[in-house]
Amino acid sequence: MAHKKSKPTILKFDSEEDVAVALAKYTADLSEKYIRDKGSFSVVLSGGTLIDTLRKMVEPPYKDSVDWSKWLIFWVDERVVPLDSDDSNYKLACDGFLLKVPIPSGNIYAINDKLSPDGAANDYEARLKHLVESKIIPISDASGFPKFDLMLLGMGPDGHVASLFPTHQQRYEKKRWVTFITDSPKPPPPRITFTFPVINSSSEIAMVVTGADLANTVKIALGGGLEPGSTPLPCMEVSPEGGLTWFLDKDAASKL
Ligand SMILES: O=C(O)[C@H](O)[C@@H](O)[C@H](O)[C@H](O)COP(=O)(O)O
Repeated sequence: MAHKKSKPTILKFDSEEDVAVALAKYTADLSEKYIRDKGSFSVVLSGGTLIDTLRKMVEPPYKDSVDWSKWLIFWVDERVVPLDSDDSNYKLACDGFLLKVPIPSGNIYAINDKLSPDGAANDYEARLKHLVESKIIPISDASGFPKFDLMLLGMGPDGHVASLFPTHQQRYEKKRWVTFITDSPKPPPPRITFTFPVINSSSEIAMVVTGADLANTVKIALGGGLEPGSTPLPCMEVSPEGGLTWFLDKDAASKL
C-alpha cells in the first residue's frame, strides 16, 4: 500500500565533523526511545563513508551509555565477496564500529558469503522471514514488509541508495524483500540489496551525505533540480513511514 510522503528534515552542518557529532546524538536518542518502547533497536547499515561518519558512536558518552546488548544489525546492501575481504561492507563495519562496542555477535546479521548473489539474496530474505516469524522484526501494518527501526543510508553521485542504481531494474522491485545485482556500476559488481518496499517501511531513515562531489545530486533531490520529464533518482524515492532526516555538510549542501 502506498503511503503519504512525509516532509524530510534537512539538517546542514558547517563540517563533516559536525555531521558526525549530530548523527551520533540522533542515533543514540533513537536507540534509547526504541529500546524503551519495544525492547530492541534494529539498525540497518550501508557501506561507503557512512561507517566513518558513525565514528562518534564508539566514543564517550555513547560507547558507555547506549544499551548495545539490544541492538540488531543488518545491511541495506552488501557486496557478495568474502566477509574478510576489504570490499566487504561487513568487514568495514566490524573494523570501524561493531568490534568497538558490545553488540552480541548473534545480533549481527551478515550475508552468507559462500553463496552466489542470487543465492545470498534468497538466503538473507529467508533469514529476515524467520526473524519476522519469531517476532524479532515486526511487519509494517501499512506495507506488509518488514519494519526496521533505523536505516542509515549513503548516496552516490548518480543518486543511488543501497545498491539500487538509476538505470537498473532492481529499483522498481515491488515484491521481493532482498534482491541482487551482478553488474553494479559501483565496484565490486556482485551485490545484494534491500528493495524499496523494505527501505520505505522503516520507522526512521537518515540520509548521510557529505562532500562537494554530491552537491549536484543533493540539489536535484532536495532543491527541485530534476529536468522536466526525466526519471526521478533512486534517492528521491526514499520515503519511510516515520521520519526522514538528511544530514548534510556545508559542501554537500552548497548548491541548495
Ligand atoms: O556498498 C556500498 O557501496 C554502499 O552501501 C553504498 O550504497 C553507499 O552507501 C553509497 O554508494 C554511498 O557511498 P559513499 O558514502 O562512499 O559515497
